[in-house]
Amino acid sequence: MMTLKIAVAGASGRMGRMLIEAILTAPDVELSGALDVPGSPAIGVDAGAALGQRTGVMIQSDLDKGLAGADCLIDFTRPEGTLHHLQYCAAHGIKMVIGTTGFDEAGKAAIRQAAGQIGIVFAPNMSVGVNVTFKLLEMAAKSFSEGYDIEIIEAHHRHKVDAPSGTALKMGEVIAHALGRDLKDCAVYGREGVTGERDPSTIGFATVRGGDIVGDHTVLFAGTGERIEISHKSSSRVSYAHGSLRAARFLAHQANGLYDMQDVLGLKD
Ligand SMILES: NC(=O)C1=CN([C@@H]2O[C@H](COP(=O)(O)OP(=O)(O)OC[C@H]3O[C@@H](n4cnc5c(N)ncnc54)[C@H](OP(=O)(O)O)[C@@H]3O)[C@@H](O)[C@H]2O)C=CC1
Ligand SMILES: O=C(O)C1=N[C@H](C(=O)O)C[C@H](O)C1
Repeated sequence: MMTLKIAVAGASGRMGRMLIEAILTAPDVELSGALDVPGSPAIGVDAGAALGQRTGVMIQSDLDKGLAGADCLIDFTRPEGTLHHLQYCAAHGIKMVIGTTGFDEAGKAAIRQAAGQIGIVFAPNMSVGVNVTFKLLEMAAKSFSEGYDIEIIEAHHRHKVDAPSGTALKMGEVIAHALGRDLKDCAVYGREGVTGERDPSTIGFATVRGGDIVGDHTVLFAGTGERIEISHKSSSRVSYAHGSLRAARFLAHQANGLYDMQDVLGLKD
């Protein structure tokens, strides 16, 4: 069995720590490097220290050192960090699993372009449950296309910096696509003041931030005399980490190109 060498960016972050733990406990992958931002107190610390383990892999900010020998970089950082790593990985043939959310259109275009040089899995949510939920939403949206108002409600921890979540936006895109609409034209991101009556063609978003909520998403289809709610609730980041490792294993056998978790999980029609 070939051991897959994986480097982790954002190594001291919430997802970085969870990914390192998942890699250290998986038999078929090896932690080849760990990256964090220059000036981070984590630089020079053993990547296993937060888990009470010594791995011999020190957290680096130098990409030449942190990515030496890596087959794949798993990146859950910030858009500016991911885009910096992307240039390096594309130039050095290192595949990427990108979980970072909050990219603007130019950032997404840069990822699409880099996928001409390397294999990339880019997904706002790596959990199996959320990706199956996308399929349920596609089916529900087609059935509730008339007479049901669609609202997406998401809740996350107090440290999250982007809103709505990448997952909520993807849910909106899946639903809009199933209804033959473009999310850009029909999304309503929050309401305040005298808003007027609800336009039935819109998809509304509501964001909650607080405490240590890992990630909750609910899509409400509100009709007359009934409402349907499709919810996914994460209780641990472990599902994102395990999904990311599945994505890295998947990339090991793929040609260059841009993939998502629907490709990884075989959920595409
Ligand atoms: N796709 C998915 O399944 C999931 C996606 N996410 C997304 O992953 C991202 C990270 O989430 P989370 O782990 O909670 O965040 P954290 O803030 O806990 O971790 C981010 C890590 O990235 C580092 N970082 C910040 N800026 C840069 C930069 N410019 N270059 C390199 N590294 C940088 C941080 O360093 P420092 O602390 O020193 O700033 C930190 O180590 C978010 O975009 C989030 O939405 C999260 C969970 C699941
Ligand atoms: O920041 C987080 O925590 C999460 N971010 C992702 C998103 O924006 O959808 C995925 C998950 O919800 C956790």
